[in-house]
Amino acid sequence: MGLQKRFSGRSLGPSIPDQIAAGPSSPVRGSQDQCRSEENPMRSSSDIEVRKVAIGLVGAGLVGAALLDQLRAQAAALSRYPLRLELCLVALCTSRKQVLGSIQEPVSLTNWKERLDKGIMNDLLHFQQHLSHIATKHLTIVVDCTASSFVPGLYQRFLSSGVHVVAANKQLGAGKLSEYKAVLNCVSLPHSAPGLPGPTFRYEATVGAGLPIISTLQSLLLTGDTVHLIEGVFSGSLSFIFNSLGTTSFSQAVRDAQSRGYTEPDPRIDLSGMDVARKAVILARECNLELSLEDVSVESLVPQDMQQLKPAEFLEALHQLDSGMSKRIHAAHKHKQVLRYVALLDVGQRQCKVALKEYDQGHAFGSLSGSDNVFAFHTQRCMESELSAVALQPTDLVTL
Ligand SMILES: NC(=O)C1=CN([C@@H]2O[C@H](COP(=O)(O)OP(=O)(O)OC[C@H]3O[C@@H](n4cnc5c(N)ncnc54)[C@H](OP(=O)(O)O)[C@@H]3O)[C@@H](O)[C@H]2O)C=CC1
Ligand SMILES: N[C@@H](CC=O)C(=O)O
Repeated sequence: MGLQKRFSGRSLGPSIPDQIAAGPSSPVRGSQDQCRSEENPMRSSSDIEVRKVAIGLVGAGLVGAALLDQLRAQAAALSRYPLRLELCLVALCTSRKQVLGSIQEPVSLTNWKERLDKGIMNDLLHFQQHLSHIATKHLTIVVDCTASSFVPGLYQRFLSSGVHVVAANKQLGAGKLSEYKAVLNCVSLPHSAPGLPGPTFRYEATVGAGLPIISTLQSLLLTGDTVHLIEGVFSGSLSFIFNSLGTTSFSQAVRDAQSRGYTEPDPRIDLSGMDVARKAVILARECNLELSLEDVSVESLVPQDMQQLKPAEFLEALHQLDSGMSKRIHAAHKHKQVLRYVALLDVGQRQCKVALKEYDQGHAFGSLSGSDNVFAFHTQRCMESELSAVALQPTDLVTL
């Protein structure tokens, strides 16, 4: 497979802060012309007032904390021409605590941890009402950086009150089709307050972390291409694990992937193929296929009895999988092949499979290293040489 386009490095594609700063005028689920640029070439940069945007963040774990760091680091750049934005953290919560601020008195991006520690008990409905109230006057965005299946249940409330939703959480995109469609229906609503754009729903970080995978797919489809097949290594953690085997045991590789922040809060979500299956469903729906998780053929690397264990017990028992995995690796090496956990979405056939497969080391999937992701789009226009993207994920940072 030829790699036509190869992206590598840290800040690839639209990260969550980019999605926030880009605002509702860039291609997303939502009406495209809801918000026109306020930029006027006849005005000088100093004439343009800084626009305050309210941000609510649900989930301040690995990804949420990295987002807050990025917002703090970007604050000066965002305030300058042409963006002229000031992002004000007006609400922040974890599963236990929450802290509420206002546009006038936002939660500080430097000591938010201390504020959360002293915060009140989490009450997501109150959190939602607080943001919806602010949205009557200011452009307001809620960012879901949890892995919770409960939080997406609030997206419709947020959107119908004019709050834009940005999700790193895959639960909605790969969840019940009816709920997914109901949320997409909300993005065509106009805002009740004059001058504010109708709500949008953005979810670039749900697939490929910091890589512009969803926007690339949307671009291909919007410009009239036909996508036949999407395949690749969609998981940073499974990529890292299978790139580490040979020099380290399976159980150690899983622990290393977890300590580097590549895995889901419960690594079994990755090892069972569920996280990859979710990403495949999100891409399938983007291609207008009405697929759900039940339609995906999934090879799990976690035996059924280990699925019942508590997370800590599972990590204790993980070494039991070492010898079985070691046999599979040796068998692959005998054929001069390597193991890769891949997804294969056949759009034309409406079929999706995620599984551990053998690849030649010269194959684009076989030559990955670290926590590389690779996505190959086989399309009508790119039949001969597929469009692929490789992400080199940083080892010390979560990519958004
Ligand atoms: N790791 C990565 O590189 C990437 C991850 N993602 C996705 O980002 C999401 C977050 O991952 P990660 O940061 O690693 O997870 P963490 O477990 O580190 O953090 C999750 C956060 O969500 C909070 N939370 C959980 N349930 C609720 C709830 N009901 N209400 C409010 N807050 C809640 C947790 O609170 P508490 O602290 O109290 O437990 C915690 O702060 C996942 O959906 C993941 O798939 C997407 C792209 C890349
Ligand atoms: N657990 C995921 C993190 C991003 O979605 C992965 O391993 O890729």
